[in-house]
Amino acid sequence: MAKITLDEIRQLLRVVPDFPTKGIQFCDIFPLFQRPDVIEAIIDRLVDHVRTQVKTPVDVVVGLDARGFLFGPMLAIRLGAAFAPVRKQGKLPGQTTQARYSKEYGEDVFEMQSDAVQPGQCVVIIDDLIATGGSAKAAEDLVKQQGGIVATYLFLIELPELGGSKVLNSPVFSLLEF
Ligand SMILES: O=P(O)(O)OC[C@H]1O[C@H](OP(=O)(O)OP(=O)(O)O)[C@H](O)[C@@H]1O
Ligand SMILES: Nc1ncnc2[nH]cnc12
Ligand SMILES: [Mg+2]
Repeated sequence: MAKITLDEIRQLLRVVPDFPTKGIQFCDIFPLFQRPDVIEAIIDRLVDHVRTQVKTPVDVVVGLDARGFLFGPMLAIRLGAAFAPVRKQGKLPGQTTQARYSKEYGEDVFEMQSDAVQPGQCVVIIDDLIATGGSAKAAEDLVKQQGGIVATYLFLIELPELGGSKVLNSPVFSLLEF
């Protein structure tokens, strides 16, 4: 069967004006999930990228609450890695570390369980989309607080006008620019 192209993936995305606040052009990824073949193609491409570009075995895939959870565990299974969630404040039990951040349309606090990443572990951070990079940078701060090493960031979509990848301190791979 022919490989699903990036243009086919892009055409399935839905732009919703003025959501969640006026002036934001919201990129809705959920139409992709009506197509299991497309989701499989996305995961295949992300796995290929990690296998070819990350030279050490990945210990932990860190996914960002909530849309990063849609891709993180699937990627972790394929890489034979653990999955660890970064969650919005107040959702994780036990001891956690915190990082406050701003994103394209608001502010929030992220938390990670203190034993989720061990010192020296190789970590891949994944989310659906990077806009300003505020969310991803906060996740990086949490991984580093625990002594983890961020090998790469993975995003399905990058909004390049917002310059998010420039605030991050490890290589960024985005499947699509939008
Ligand atoms: O690069 P930034 O400006 O930080 O924005 C990107 C983040 O914003 C969205 O999450 P959001 O917290 O809005 O919602 P979610 O819980 O649906 O993932 C998106 O899923 C990214 O996580
Ligand atoms: N424009 C946008 N569309 C979807 N998710 C986002 N997260 C931050 N900015 C976004
Ligand atoms: Mg999110």
